[in-house]
Amino acid sequence: FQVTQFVVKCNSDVASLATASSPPWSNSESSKSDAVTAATDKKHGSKQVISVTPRLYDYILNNVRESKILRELREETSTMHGSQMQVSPDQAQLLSMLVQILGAKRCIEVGVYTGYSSLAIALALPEGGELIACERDAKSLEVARRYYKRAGVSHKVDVKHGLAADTLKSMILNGESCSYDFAFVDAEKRMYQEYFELLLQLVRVGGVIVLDNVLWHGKVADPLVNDAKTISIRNFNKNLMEDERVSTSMVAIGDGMIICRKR
Ligand SMILES: C[S@@+](CC[C@H](N)C(=O)[O-])C[C@H]1O[C@@H](n2cnc3c(N)ncnc32)[C@H](O)[C@@H]1O
Repeated sequence: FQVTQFVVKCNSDVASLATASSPPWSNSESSKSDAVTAATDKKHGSKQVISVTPRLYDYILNNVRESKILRELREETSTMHGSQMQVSPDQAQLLSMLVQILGAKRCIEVGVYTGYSSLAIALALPEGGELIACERDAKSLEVARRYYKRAGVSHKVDVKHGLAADTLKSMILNGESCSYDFAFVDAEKRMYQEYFELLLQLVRVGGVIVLDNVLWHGKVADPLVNDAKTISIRNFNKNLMEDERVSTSMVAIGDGMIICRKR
């Protein structure tokens, strides 16, 4: 694994979280282990949660079963512009696990880049499974297609080059509502609510939508950060809390993922 890349990401996340967790989050316990943050406020009760230090993250990555083809794609992408956008190996493994638990056959990805997360999903699909892969950047798609071919999953991936919202709208017009099992969103952050509304139509009851970057480097919890993307993700998370159409689980993995199950 290229731990350095993730360690840098992880360090900044930990730093933001530490700032955000001053009062009312008492850190008196954290000196016992740099991997533990203690929450001792009245609202949330007293509990210890893991903070991912570089050493612990290295350990996590060493416990990810990453296939050779995924590793090669990650390594090739690491030399490219925007490589930090790629989901981490532990995130890709979680996506793959969700697809397998669901027994998903029909999936959608919004935001493919060079294909790391979509390849993980495609590899987890059974023969006859299908992934609609939405991406606007032709150059990134060249890499993704090359790896789908090398991994022997090209026949499972239907690449839709263009703006993702347009693709999703045309799928709905095409009568594909309620016919998908699983969707993963990792594209334009200010579009999350729109992607979510479209995908909620496309997935079946019991289907799952996962969205990446919902912790946005910890900025969502910092009231002093109010740029457009942070506000957008913060509002999206708030809306989801009140959305009776789905059950949700926010997971502190990578830059934060939220798992939504359609009711
Ligand atoms: C964070 S990256 C995706 C990373 C990918 N999931 C992976 O693990 O490698 C976001 C991608 O979304 C694409 N994107 C952004 N806005 C888009 C849009 N409106 N329609 C389609 N693709 C878009 C970008 O070109 C970029 O490649």
